Amino acid sequence: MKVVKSYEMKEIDRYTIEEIGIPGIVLMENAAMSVVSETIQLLKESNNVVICCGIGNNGGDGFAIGRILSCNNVKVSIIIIGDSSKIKGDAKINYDIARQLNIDIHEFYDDKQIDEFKNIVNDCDVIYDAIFGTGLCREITGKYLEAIKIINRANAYRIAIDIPSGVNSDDGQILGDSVCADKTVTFCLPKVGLLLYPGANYVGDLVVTDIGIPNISVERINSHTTIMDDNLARYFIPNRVKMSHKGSYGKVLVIAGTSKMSGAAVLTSLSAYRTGAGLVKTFIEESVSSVVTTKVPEAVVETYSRADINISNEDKEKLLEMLGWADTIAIGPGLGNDNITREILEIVISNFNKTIVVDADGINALSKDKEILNNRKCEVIITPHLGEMSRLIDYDIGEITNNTIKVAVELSKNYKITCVLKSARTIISSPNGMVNINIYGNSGMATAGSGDVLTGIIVSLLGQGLNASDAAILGVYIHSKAGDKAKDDKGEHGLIANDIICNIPYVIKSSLNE
Ligand SMILES: NC(=O)C1=CN([C@@H]2O[C@H](COP(=O)(O)OP(=O)(O)OC[C@H]3O[C@@H](n4cnc5c(N)ncnc54)[C@H](OP(=O)(O)O)[C@@H]3O)[C@@H](O)[C@H]2O)[C@H](O)CC1
Ligand SMILES: [K+]
Repeated sequence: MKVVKSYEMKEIDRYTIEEIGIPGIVLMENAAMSVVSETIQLLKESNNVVICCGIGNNGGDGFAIGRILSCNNVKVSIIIIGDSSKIKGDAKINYDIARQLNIDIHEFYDDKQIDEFKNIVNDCDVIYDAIFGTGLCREITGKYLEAIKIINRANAYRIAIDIPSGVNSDDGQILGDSVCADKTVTFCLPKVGLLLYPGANYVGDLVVTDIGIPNISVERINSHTTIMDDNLARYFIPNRVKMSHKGSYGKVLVIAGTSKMSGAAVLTSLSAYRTGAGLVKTFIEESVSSVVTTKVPEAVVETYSRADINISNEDKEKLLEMLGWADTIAIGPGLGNDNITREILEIVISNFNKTIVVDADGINALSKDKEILNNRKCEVIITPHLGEMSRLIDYDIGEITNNTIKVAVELSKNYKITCVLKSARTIISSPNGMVNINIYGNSGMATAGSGDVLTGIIVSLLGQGLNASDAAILGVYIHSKAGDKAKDDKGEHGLIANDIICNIPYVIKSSLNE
């Protein structure tokens, strides 16, 4: 599904109104009707509904909602925050109708009315927030800021119209403060800012409604941002065919694990199998290879020595032979932050000609020498968390956190690689500038080994024939859904990486409706 920024939504509106000829007032009416139908059930127990309206079209939606609710015998008060003489266009039409119908309308224009505003808001049980929508374009101050704080303090259920007032629809940043909604009803398509943190914290339950904008208006917009949803996922999952053998589902090479972190190799290899890989070969330091043979008996294990500072010629030959065998490679989980890791990575990148996933210590090795990427034969997916990304591109973590999409896109374009930037909202960016935002997952997944599992899932999908960007997007989806299933079962506190692995098959099964 496409996700849009405010200028893209405006262009969709413009085209619909000016080129197709659907009047804006019709869209506003549809928008208001859709909000009422999504929220009317919530008003059953309610005695007092307040609609806080700004003076733009978001406020216009609010006036129309007020009228529809009032016609349905709901007791409604409208409060206009701002100068009502500046209301114009479609919003003015709905404002005038509300006045004609004698709906209870108040104004919060200057400080003298603040007590009246407080009283009305504190007396109600449901608040519709129609102060700002996609038109919010600067820091909120003065009476608007005051109003938002009062709304948030009220003991009422808060419903945001299109976007909580205060969330920047383009990047999820909070412009001063924002209404903290229990539910947000957004129109036509999700806005980027609703999905990214910190904005996502203010959204509550998100519903996207159809307001009668034709597909053609949406299709012509070249949005670079998408989300994967449950309906879409099934089309990405690789097919299984009756006439097949284990070689049909990918020969996956996992280069992971050392004496300190042998479990990483186990988690990555097992996840690759649980996602459907036909054959997994694990290349691991000799002294700990028995961990893999014991914990993942399905894996074929090849070993090498880390006794020296460099990889031996014999082990290098062994590795080159495996590069000829493999359809895809995952490199890095628990591999160690040393020269041998850098050497192995360099051998893989400069000799292998399919797609690889570089994670953890693989990324740390790249951070020290990004030139390795310039001399490559293979396509590369990297899966950094915020700390690894910070080391890789030498930016402050805070700056990366506030600009996850921008940072991932830049890296993808500069190095022509697929980047999976892992955080509460993982971003997947492709060299062609496309971005996918993952909206699933939970904080229980912030646990040791969770990243190793993701790497195993992605490499497995590559082995089964998906291209780099599809494997990364679907891999992140499966990983986060498996984490959500694990949370349903065990809660967030005690969730461990193994719980995610156990749930991978069920996520795939239910996506396929099997
Ligand atoms: N998506 C659709 O198809 C439809 C959406 N609709 C709704 O329309 C809004 C967008 O309406 P718009 O009028 O463009 O914008 P807003 O209502 O969000 O806000 C505009 C007014 O807010 C002022 N503003 C902006 N930032 C601030 C601020 N920080 N402090 C004070 N005032 C601010 C702005 O003032 P200017 O001085 O900048 O002019 C405007 O007055 C969309 O979100 C939907 O809810 C329609 O219903 C149709 C279909
Ligand atoms: K709003």
